Amino acid sequence: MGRITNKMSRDFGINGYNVCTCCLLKKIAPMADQKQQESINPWGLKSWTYLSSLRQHSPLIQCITNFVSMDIMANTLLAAGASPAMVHSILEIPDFTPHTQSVLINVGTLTPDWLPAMKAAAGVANQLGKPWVLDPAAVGASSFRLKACLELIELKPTVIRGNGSEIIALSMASIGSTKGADSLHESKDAVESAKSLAKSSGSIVAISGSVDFVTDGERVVGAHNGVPMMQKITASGCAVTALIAAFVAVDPTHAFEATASAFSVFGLAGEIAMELAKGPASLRMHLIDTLHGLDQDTVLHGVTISNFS
Ligand SMILES: Nc1ncnc2c1ncn2[C@@H]1O[C@H](COP(=O)(O)OP(=O)(O)O)[C@@H](O)[C@H]1O
Ligand SMILES: Cc1ncsc1CCOP(=O)(O)O
Ligand SMILES: [Mg+2]
Repeated sequence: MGRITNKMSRDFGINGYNVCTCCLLKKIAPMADQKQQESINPWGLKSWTYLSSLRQHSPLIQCITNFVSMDIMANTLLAAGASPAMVHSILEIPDFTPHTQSVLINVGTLTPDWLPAMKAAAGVANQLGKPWVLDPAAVGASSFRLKACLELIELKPTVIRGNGSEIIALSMASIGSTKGADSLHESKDAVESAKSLAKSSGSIVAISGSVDFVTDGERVVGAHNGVPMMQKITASGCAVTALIAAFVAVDPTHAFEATASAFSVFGLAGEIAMELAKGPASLRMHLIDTLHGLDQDTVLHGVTISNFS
């Protein structure tokens, strides 16, 4: 348990609204003395702040994503409190993207005709100062996919989230052995690649796996929530990237904190869901139900994020 620091008590901005973690702390524990307040898990408090703000403000998230992930991604976003829209025609981007609070771009089933729409949406997001998040799904599968992702990274994503193999391929800008959308690497083996990618791109880089890591090139935190069975749900990685886009929409100026919180909230929902699940299909269902019902006490006490060195 860490101390509640000054850094923690700064404002969390939500598209013009502000949620102060100090005020939240007073609401959560109005009668608590200094010692009791200090025992509150600071990452639990941050994560609850994001989740409750997401539910309150329900940001619109534009998702340009792969065919496999559309359903679980939209349901994950709805369950968490956001409003998803799978709008991917280049003809709609000038009208639609300005109304969104963040954009999610996932290259999982990329073909050449989709890439201009992805670039256009990222460009509009940049012009309007909105965050956008890149999921380089299966980036090591082909030179075409790698080149597309490197071009997208030129457009300065706020966050890049991949599994270990995806982050290593991006960082090295080369393809090698691949298992498609699945990872050949442990997430911890990609931490140095993630730091280097974060430095070269200016993006927050997030690696999913048994521990989820988040780095800005200097700081690294590990989010320890989750269960191994989550890997057996197709597009669970895509879904958590969309949740990151939603958390970042709530607080674009603290993308590092928002990303780690999204990982932990999703993993925590997976842990609770696993108690009811019989396998991947029922885990998927219970995970979405649990995400929808997560309460303050569960998040405050269940989120496990720590510094990594
Ligand atoms: N061994 C594991 N233990 C706990 N959680 C895991 C494990 N592997 C993956 N996860 C979780 O599953 C989700 C998808 O991650 P991952 O399988 O790495 O993504 P991808 O589908 O892109 O390869 C993430 O929320 C991650 O935290
Ligand atoms: C199986 C598959 N093939 C292309 S995209 C995709 C979904 C991958 O999703 P995730 O990387 O989140 O498991
Ligand atoms: Mg997967």
